[in-house]
Amino acid sequence: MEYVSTRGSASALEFREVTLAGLASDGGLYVPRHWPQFTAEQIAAMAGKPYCQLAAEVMAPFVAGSLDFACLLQLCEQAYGRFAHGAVTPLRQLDAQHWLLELFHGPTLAFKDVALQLLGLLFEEFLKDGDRHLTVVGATSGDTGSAAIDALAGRPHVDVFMLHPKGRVSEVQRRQMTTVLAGNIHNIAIDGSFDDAQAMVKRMFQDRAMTDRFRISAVNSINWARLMAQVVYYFAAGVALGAPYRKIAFSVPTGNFGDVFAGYVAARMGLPVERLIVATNVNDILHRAITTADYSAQGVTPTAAPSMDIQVSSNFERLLFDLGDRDGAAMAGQMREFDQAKAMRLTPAQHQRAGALFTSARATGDEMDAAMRWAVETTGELVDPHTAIGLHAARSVALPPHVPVVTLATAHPAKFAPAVKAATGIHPPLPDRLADLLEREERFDELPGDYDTVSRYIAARAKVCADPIH
Ligand SMILES: Cc1ncc(COP(=O)(O)O)c(C=O)c1O
Ligand SMILES: N[C@@H](CCOP(=O)(O)O)C(=O)O
Repeated sequence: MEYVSTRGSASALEFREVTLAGLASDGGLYVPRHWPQFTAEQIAAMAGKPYCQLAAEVMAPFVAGSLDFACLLQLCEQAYGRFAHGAVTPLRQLDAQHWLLELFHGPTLAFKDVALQLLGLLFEEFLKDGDRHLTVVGATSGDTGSAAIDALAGRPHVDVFMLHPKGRVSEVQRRQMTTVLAGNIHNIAIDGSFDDAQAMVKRMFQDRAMTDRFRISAVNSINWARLMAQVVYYFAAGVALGAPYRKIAFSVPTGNFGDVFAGYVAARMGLPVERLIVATNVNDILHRAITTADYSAQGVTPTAAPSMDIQVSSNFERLLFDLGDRDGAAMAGQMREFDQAKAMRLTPAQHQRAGALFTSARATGDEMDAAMRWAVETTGELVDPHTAIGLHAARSVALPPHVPVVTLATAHPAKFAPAVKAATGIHPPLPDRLADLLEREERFDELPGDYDTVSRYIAARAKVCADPIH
C-alpha cells in the first residue's frame, strides 16, 4: 500500500516509512492512496473472530508490502495481550438502542492504548535491523502522552519528548506520564494549551535544523498507524451488532478528529454506518464546521473533559482532503489560509459530503454532568466526562429506533475522578495495578510555551541520527 500526503507535494511512501516519518515533509498528513474494500460476505465472516485475528485482517491491506500477515498477527497478540479484558474492546448495552464500546481496558485506561501499544511494537519491528534511532516528539492533553510513554518506556531505539499543557491535564493523567522514570522518557510541561504544544510539534517537522540532525517521528494521530489500529474496533462493534446486515451509528467524543476519522475509514472500507456523531465539548470548532462550514478557532476554554480541549483538529485535514476529491494543492491552500487566519470555510462540496455521513452535537459542562448522572442512575454505568459528552450527543441526535447507537467510551472514569465525583457523588477508584499512582515519584521539566526554548531543550538531549528521513 502506498501513502500520499494531503498537501500533495511530499513523496508517496510505503507503510513502514509512513510509520517512521509521522508527518509528511510538506506539512501534510499521510493517507492511503486508496481505501481497501471489504465485501458484505467478508464483513459477515468477521463475526465471532477473536479481536487479534480481526485486527490483523482489517489492517492487513494497509501494511501490505511492509509486514506479512503472520508478523502483524503476532504484533497484535503481543499488543492486546496486555489488555485487562479478553474481548479487548467489549460492548456494553445501556438500553434498547444505546451501547458503550469500552476502549479503556489497556494499560493506561484510555482508547489511545489500542493504537499505541501496537505502534510501540511497530517502531521496534521497523528499527530492529540497523543502527537507527527515533526521536519521538509528541503533544498531549493527557491520554496520548500516558499511552505513548507506557508503550515506549525503556525501548532502546526511541527517545520520547512529550509536551503537555501545564495544569490542564488531570492529576492521574499527569502522573501516568511523569512517574515513568525510564531514561528515554522526557516529560515537559509547557505554558499554554494543547494546541500550542501541537503547533510546536508540527513546526519541528518543518525545522531543518532539527530534522537534519534527528530522526523526528510522531505518536500523535498525525501518524497514520494510530488511526489504522483504531479502525478495527468499529468493525468489531459493527459485526457484533449485526453488520453487514444492519447499519450502526457511532457517537464519538472528539478533539483531534482522529477517533472519528477512523470510523469514517471503516465506512469507506464497507462497514455499513448510518451516522458518525461528532461529539464536542464547548471547544466546538468541529461542531461549527459540520453544521455551518465555519472552521475557525476561537481560543481554548479549559473544561472537565480536558483531553478534548482542542481547537485545531489535525485529522480534519484528512477528511477535507478526501471529501475534496483528494486535491493536494487545494488542500495546501486551505491549510495555509487556516494557519494564517486561524479560520477558513469548507467548500460547498466538502460541507455537503461531510453532512452525508457526519452529524455533530456540542455538550456544555451541565449537559456533560447530566449525561454522567443519566448513565449511573438509569443504567448503573459510571462513565468519564469525555464518554459522557459522547452519550449526550448519542441521545440528542434523532435516529431511526432500529439503528443501534454505539458511544465510544474513551477513558476510564478513574482518570477524571474529581469531575465524576462532582457530577454523580461517586468516587471511581483506580484499578489495583495503578492503586499507588498518587504516591509515586514524579519527574518532569517546565518550559515556557516558546518553540526556540523547547527545540533547544530537545536538541540538547536527543540522539543525533546519521540517517534522517525528512
Ligand atoms: C478520553 C478522550 N476522549 C476523546 C478524545 C478525542 O479523541 P480524538 O482526538 O481522536 O478526536 C481524547 C483525545 O484525543 C481523549 O483522550
Ligand atoms: N486528546 C489527546 C490529544 C492528542 O491527540 P492525538 O490523538 O492526536 O494524539 C490526548 O489525550 O493527548
